[in-house]
Amino acid sequence: MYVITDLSEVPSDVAPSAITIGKFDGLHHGHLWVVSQLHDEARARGLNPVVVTFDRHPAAVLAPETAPPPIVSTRQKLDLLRRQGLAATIVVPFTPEFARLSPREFVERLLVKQLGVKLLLVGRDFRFGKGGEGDVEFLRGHAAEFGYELIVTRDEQGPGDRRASSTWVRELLEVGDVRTVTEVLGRYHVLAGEIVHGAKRGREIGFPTANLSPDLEGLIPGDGVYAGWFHDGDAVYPTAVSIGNNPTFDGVPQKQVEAYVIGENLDLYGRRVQIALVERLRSMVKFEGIGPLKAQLERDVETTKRILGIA
Ligand SMILES: Cc1cc2nc3c(=O)[nH]c(=O)nc-3n(C[C@H](O)[C@H](O)[C@H](O)COP(=O)(O)O)c2cc1C
Ligand SMILES: Nc1ncnc2c1ncn2[C@@H]1O[C@H](COP(=O)(O)OP(=O)(O)O)[C@@H](O)[C@H]1O
Repeated sequence: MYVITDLSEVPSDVAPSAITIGKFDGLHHGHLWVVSQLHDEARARGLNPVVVTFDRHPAAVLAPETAPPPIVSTRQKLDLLRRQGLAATIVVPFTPEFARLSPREFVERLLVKQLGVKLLLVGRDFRFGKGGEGDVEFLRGHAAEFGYELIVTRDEQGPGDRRASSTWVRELLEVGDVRTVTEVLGRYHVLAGEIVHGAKRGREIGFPTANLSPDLEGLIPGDGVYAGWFHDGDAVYPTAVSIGNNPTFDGVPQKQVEAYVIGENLDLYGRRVQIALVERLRSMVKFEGIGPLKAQLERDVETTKRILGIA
């Protein structure tokens, strides 16, 4: 899969293309359904399936105070898209200049001239171009002129009767409902980052914890203790994860993410790891000292093992 971040360097063999466009934040079940439809329709017409996405949420440029935090980083999004059998993903730098393109300029310059679009597949509420003036009606009205076919995707429900959406995923993460998040995403939500040094208390307590660097990738869920899987390269371990400011102690950053890898003795400093979140166990508690904290950690480990099916 080509990853194109510079629009002046689009390889000529990306055309003729079948394109879908979107923020695809979180790359949830609904997004994956659109991408798989793109794949099928492209193959049926002998076109190259191409995803056009943005390097940041358009709101980050247009109204920064309203921009929601990303569920996945661009790097995580690309890792997920790489598994979808696409010919290319275009990561458009969503600059103020780009935001000012009229719907016509957007279609003509980017989709037609640079990407050779022959099929366009979008959701019914897709908006684009300056001020969000472009919509499905615009695309339908210009299909003959620009020589593309337009398909408006059906909505996919689920899980249950709510439509999968990035907003829903953010709401669920905020309350720590990572179980439902897993259903909406169609996979575990993952936090990724480098392991840095902490306060060195963990080993003393008997539970060393690998601390993720504050600039980690993936939206951090609400404070609490979680069961998960810890990925270091190809190695996967069961883990009990703590998210919060460790209220038992002073001076811990507000949103410290740290993971005790169950039953292992590892050197993880400097490693880039991934933590897949499976289920929330409980809230963060301010304990009266290390004794009660340690006793609770022992129970957390047992609960985690049970949840992960390794007890
Ligand atoms: C499974 C788990 C649950 C935790 N729960 C709490 C908690 O409820 N309250 C708290 O203050 N700290 C909690 N912690 C964080 C510990 O206080 C922290 O791991 C310890 O201070 C070591 O920090 P360090 O890695 O910076 O040395 C928890 C840690 C783990 C691994
Ligand atoms: N089972 C384990 N789970 C997590 N980290 C471990 C484990 N065994 C050893 N370590 C190492 O110990 C470090 C954590 O020890 P800790 O005393 O909590 O120090 P720090 O405060 O720097 O995180 C981790 O970064 C890792 O390198």
